[in-house]
Parts: sequence; structure tokens; C-alpha cells
Amino acid sequence: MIRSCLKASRTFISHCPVALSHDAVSQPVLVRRGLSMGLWPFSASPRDFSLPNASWNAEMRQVYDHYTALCEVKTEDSEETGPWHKLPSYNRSLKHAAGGVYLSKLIQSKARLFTRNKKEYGAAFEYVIFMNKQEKRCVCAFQAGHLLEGPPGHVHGGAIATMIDTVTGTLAGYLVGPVMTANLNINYRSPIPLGGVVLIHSALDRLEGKKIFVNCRVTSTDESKLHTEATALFISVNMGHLFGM
Ligand SMILES: CCCCCCCCCCCCCC(=O)SCCNC(=O)CCNC(=O)[C@H](O)C(C)(C)COP(=O)(O)OP(=O)(O)OC[C@H]1O[C@@H](n2cnc3c(N)ncnc32)[C@H](O)[C@@H]1OP(=O)(O)O
Repeated sequence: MIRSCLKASRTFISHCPVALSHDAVSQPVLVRRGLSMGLWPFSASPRDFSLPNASWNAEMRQVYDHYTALCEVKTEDSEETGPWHKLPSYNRSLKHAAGGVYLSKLIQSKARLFTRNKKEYGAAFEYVIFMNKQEKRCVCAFQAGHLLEGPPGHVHGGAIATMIDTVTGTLAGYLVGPVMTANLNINYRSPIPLGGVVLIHSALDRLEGKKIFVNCRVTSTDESKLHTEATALFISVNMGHLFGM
């Protein structure tokens, strides 16, 4: 079933008159027929969960502004490329990948990305990832919401592990394509206060065939305090493996 759906989706993409981009996926018919979206009363744009919202505190905004200023800027006239690139973040990435809108209906249609499954702003995982492809590293600003409590007033170790897996996995996936976590080693050095903002730094250590070794450090935003250290191993997989085939 899934195999034939993947095939159908590939066929669909190859016959599609426009490349399926985020916009094209979310607004396919109207965009292809050249109609103005201004007349359409419904917004079909996917929500980018990594954009600033009212729950972000000043420190989170400050980090966001700092890295945004270092990002590539493209205008109609010129293209200035900064070393950093802000990644968008959706609650079902499959839906917004080329042809994935159909797959996302067939495969666990109610599934949502673990870290993006709360609609309430600020309750759980608020984060944004900035990628530096040249240096094969990324930085994530993470503000931990009140639903992530472990020890009283502090962030649950499992929530920290989730964010480390997410950030290191995003880096590995960005650099080499689809991956799965094979191993995660974490040392918790000092607790993270709930509501606080930390930076999650991740960098590629080395590539060995299908194996991607990545390191990670969770620090205060001024980097003076180390909260957590980790190493992770990811394995390159084909799309079939991701879908359990
Ligand atoms: C595209 C969607 C984008 C989404 C964006 C949202 C961002 C969110 C990001 C969230 C990210 C969240 C991500 C998640 O949460 S992923 C979910 C959690 N992870 C899993 O469920 C993975 C389950 N395991 C497997 O599927 C397989 O075992 C994998 C794929 C990992 C390996 O497969 P397989 O077993 O068939 O491997 P191989 O035989 O080809 O071996 C290859 C090499 O690897 C070495 N090896 C293997 N395992 C280990 C190990 N444990 N320690 C040390 N080494 C290991 C092995 O010795 C060999 O080495 P060598 O002999 O070549 O030297």
C-alpha cells in the first residue's frame, strides 16, 4: 500500500506542471491556475512554529534577532549570503515535502511532530534552529515551557534529550539526507530552569560511510554555563526505511 503510494506520489510529482514547493503544496490549484490568493478567504499556508510568538521572552527574542542578522538575505536586486540560515519547522514535515501531502493523509494522518504537538504558545518546546552549512554546525535557541517539568522548577531530562535528538538529528539530516538515531550519549551537568532559554550547539564530528557522528552542548545564552553535553550517532537510511519498509 505504502510502496504503491510512494510510486504514485513520484508519478504525480513528475507530471506536475510546477515544482512542488511549500507554497505550491499548500496552495496547489490556485497557484497553478494563476489566480490571486487575495480572493481566497482561507489561509492554507503551513504554520512555521519557529517564528517568534508572544510567549517568547526577551532573551529568546535577543538570540533570534542575533542569528537572524547573520542570515542570508535575498532580494530581487541582490543576494547577500550570510553564513547562517533559519530553518522552518512544521508539525508534520511530511505534509510539506514534495508530494508528501498525499502520503501524510495515508500514513498516520493524525501524527504530529512530538516537539510541535501543542497549539498553545510557550507551553512546551519553543525553539528555532539556525544552520551553518559551511561550518557543518547549527545552533538552536530553546525556551522550555511549564509542561516540561522534571525536578520542581526545572526541565525534565527526557525533554532535554528530545531537544538534543532533534537538533543533532536535524543537523545530520540537513547534511546527508534521511537519517535515524542509532545512539545518543548524554551527560547532564547542571539543571535547566523552566522558562529559561538555552543554546543547543551541535556540530559534525565525522562521517564514516553511513555513519554520522555529531556532538552537542547545551549552554546558557552567554555560553558561560554548561548544562548538558552529548554525542550522537546517526545512520543514513533510504526513504523506505523511514516508512518501516
Ligand atoms: C525527512 C523528514 C524531515 C523531518 C524534520 C524534522 C526534524 C526532526 C528531527 C528529529 C530527529 C529524531 C530522529 C529519531 O528520533 S529516529 C527514532 C529513533 N531511532 C530509531 O528508532 C532507530 C532504530 N534503529 C534502526 O532503524 C537501525 O538500527 C539503524 C537505522 C539505526 C541502523 O541500521 P542497521 O542496523 O541496518 O545498520 P547497518 O547494519 O546498516 O550498519 C551501519 C553501520 O552502523 C553501525 N551501527 C548501527 N547501529 C549502531 C549503534 N546503535 N551503535 C553503534 N553503531 C551502530 C553498524 O555497526 C555499521 O557500522 P560499520 O560496520 O559500517 O562500521
